[in-house]
Amino acid sequence: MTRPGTFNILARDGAARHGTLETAHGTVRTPVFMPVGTQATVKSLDPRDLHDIRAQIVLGNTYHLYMRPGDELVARLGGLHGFAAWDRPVLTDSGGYQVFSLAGLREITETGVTFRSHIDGSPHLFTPEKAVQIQQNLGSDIMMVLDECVAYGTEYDYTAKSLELTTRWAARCRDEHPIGQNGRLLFGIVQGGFYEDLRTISAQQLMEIPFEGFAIGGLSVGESPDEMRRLLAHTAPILPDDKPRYLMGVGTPMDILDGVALGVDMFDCVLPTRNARNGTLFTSFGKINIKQARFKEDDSPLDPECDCYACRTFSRAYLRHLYMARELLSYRLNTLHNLRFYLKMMEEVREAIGQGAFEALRARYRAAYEQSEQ
Ligand SMILES: CNc1nc2cc3c(=O)[nH]c(N)nc3c(CCN)c2[nH]1
Ligand SMILES: [Zn+2]
Repeated sequence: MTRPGTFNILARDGAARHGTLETAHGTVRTPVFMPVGTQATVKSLDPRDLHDIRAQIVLGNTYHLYMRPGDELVARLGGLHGFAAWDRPVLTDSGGYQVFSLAGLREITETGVTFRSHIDGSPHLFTPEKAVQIQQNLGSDIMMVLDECVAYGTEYDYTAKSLELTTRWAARCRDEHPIGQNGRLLFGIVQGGFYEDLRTISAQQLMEIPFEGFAIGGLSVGESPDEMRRLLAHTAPILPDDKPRYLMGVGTPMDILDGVALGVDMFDCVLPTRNARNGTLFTSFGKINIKQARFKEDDSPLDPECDCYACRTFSRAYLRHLYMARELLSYRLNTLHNLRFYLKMMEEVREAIGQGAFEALRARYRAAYEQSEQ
């Protein structure tokens, strides 16, 4: 087996790269979209479904699994792979973002972040070391450092101090999990808010530490698409060319294609799974909502270009009926389809980069998604 952490770039098309990232649970072909499975499940799907739609790697959340059922319980029951019967790679986020976006009453000190559980209000402390230990217990293949994701619009001085703390925490995370330890990888997370000079400083400080990959954090936090692209265009090229770049929490189909064009290799977002549950479906002709009356007697497949079980088996009328009746099967079929849309797009992206045809692919998706506001 090739050493975990090995990142091979097989083809380039402009700044876009197609490559492979080796992990302890197999090879990930990049650019890759990672379905979000926050509580050890991609909502409404089982591992067979994820194999059917050709998901390569899924994302779990340290904060949630630490809170419930507990990372030590998961460790005793085989880590996420044994517990959730998922035999492919898992990336876990460190809890940084979840604590800031979910937990109440938190305080940040040099030691770590104290917060109250969103479930029962009990007090907790995440230190960088603790965040790594939880991810080790979960059996994560790709761990993230504990970081502070500053809110959109945070002023310069706080952002500058915060990124320095995130760098010191990142070094402590690396000390807690030395490079190469049992084939698990650790990624640094670039912060610096919406200030280009601070992004440069954060990236340069993190590159002093040996990480197997680098994430770009602090984006997709309420800024406009143009602002996100501005900071991304500034930050991505600073990061090492020979390491994977992961844009956290992104995004719409066009955000992802624009990220690939700027040299990003990995993405995760709740959009396809969350939108599935409110009836918003991604198709080759743009975004639609299945509850629209026009689908009431429409016997055609949701998306004739899609190869997923829902599109092969059922009509738009049936999918609309399930949604209007709030049937559980609606969540499952809509989620299967939306995730397959994202994963199939990434398969087309990898193929197109290999053939120097990425820009044509991006233009095709833009034509379908320009008018439907993403
Ligand atoms: C939806 N937008 C979004 N922005 C993020 C930034 C960070 C970020 O700056 N740090 C961490 N650790 N996670 C982030 C996440 C969670 C990714 N699953 C983000 N999600
Ligand atoms: Zn489909």
